[in-house]
Amino acid sequence: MNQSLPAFIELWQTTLNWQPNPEQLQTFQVLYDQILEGNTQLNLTRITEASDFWEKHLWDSLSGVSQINLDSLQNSCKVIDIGTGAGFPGIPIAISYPDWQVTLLDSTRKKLVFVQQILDKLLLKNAKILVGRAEAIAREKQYRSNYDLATIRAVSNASVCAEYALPFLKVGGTAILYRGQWSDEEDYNLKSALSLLGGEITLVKSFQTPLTQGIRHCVYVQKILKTPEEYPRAIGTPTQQPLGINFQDV
Ligand SMILES: C[S@@+](CC[C@H](N)C(=O)[O-])C[C@H]1O[C@@H](n2cnc3c(N)ncnc32)[C@H](O)[C@@H]1O
Repeated sequence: MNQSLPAFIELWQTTLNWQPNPEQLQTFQVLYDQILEGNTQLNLTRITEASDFWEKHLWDSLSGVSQINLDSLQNSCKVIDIGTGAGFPGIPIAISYPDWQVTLLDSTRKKLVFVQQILDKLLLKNAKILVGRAEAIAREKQYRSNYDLATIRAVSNASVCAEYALPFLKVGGTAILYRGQWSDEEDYNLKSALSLLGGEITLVKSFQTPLTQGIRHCVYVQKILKTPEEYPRAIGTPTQQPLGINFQDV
């Protein structure tokens, strides 16, 4: 029998200033059960113990959106979670913000087939999958400059994440780059990349995870100008030659 997820109602409130309602708590439990089941066939995550899952998948996913003032975002906010894998942070965000429309993008079809099964099981109508490489999808007219919010966790270095995310955003939209540690060098490189992509850092928020005191940073980037058509570059180029990194210095 699967473990029960801890509710941690007070912890949600004190750390994220938000509480799931009973229905959302039940949906988190079903999500956890589904991930454990999927893990027996697909190697989705090493985080399987209940409190670990709560902290590193649920709490961590929601930390990025709960720690800032998102009043500027409309009820119908359009979100894209780039490199969602098994659905993080996108699925917890869709559960917590039922009025938002969340697109879960990943290049690995078999992961997204599984994510679709989860969405069906959770009866989550405000999330949908999208299979493809960020570099290619962001060039398609229907997806480019189409989102208010882009999230991206554990996909690549920050400059690459920015090159994937900025083209998807409307001018004025926000990208949340979920990071572990954050260094001056990463900050410098990201700023150089953003000067090409039409973005600027508005906030770097550092915090500790509430159970194991892990270090996390969320880097908030606002799109201030239209991203030039040449970005994102061809598939594979962003990771091979990240923007803003001077290879003579490496
Ligand atoms: C380490 S997993 C992280 C999954 C999830 N975001 C999380 O934090 O648990 C990275 C995911 O990014 C996807 N990915 C990497 N590069 C991508 C790209 N260029 N376009 C779309 N997906 C990509 C991979 O297929 C993989 O599922």
